Amino acid sequence: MGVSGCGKSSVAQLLAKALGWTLHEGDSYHAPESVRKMQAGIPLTDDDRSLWLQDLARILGRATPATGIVLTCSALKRKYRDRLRAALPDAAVGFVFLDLDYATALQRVQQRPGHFFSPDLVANQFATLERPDGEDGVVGVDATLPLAEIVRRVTDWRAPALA
Ligand SMILES: Nc1ncnc2c1ncn2[C@@H]1O[C@H](COP(=O)(O)OP(=O)(O)OP(=O)(O)O)[C@@H](O)[C@H]1O
Ligand SMILES: O=C(O)[C@H](O)[C@@H](O)[C@H](O)[C@H](O)CO
Repeated sequence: MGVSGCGKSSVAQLLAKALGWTLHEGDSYHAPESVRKMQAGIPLTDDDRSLWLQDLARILGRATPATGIVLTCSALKRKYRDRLRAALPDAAVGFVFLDLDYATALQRVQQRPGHFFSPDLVANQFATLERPDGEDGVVGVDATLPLAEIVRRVTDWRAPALA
């Protein structure tokens, strides 16, 4: 989870490989109208995100102890995270919060070629973000660390649950 450009896709690819879990890219499940809005620099609303979160919760609900799922999702608000948490029993859903500053996020989104997300929306991502500090089942990681180090911290954090 985290704002645009924090590294969700990059980390998720490596993490899924490290854990042997299935990867789902949350951005692929946005409605075409939502993608058009983001391309045009129009922020999504709670309504725009509602069916999307429903689909993502359904995907998470397919995880089993033997077959885990790594899902990328901005999950910017507490209520969005709670919808995803409700997908599985026994606090089985964990969140990796990729914590990034505004300047670096903007730079990354501006430099990234061929992506639908308008750089104009980065400020809105930060305004919308409800940081998950203090929430259960969350690990916060400095998103400027090298990707391999981020993945190592996450696998270390999850290790007791996976044992
Ligand atoms: N830890 C990192 N160190 C350096 N560069 C990174 C790191 N993580 C991601 N990047 C780079 O930042 C850019 C954004 O990364 P990525 O697409 O993974 O972010 P994202 O959170 O999935 O973004 P979005 O939600 O907008 O799709 C990419 O160019 C990626 O290579
Ligand atoms: O909730 C949101 O506003 C969206 O999920 C965004 O975060 C983007 O889809 C994502 O970051 C792609 O750039």
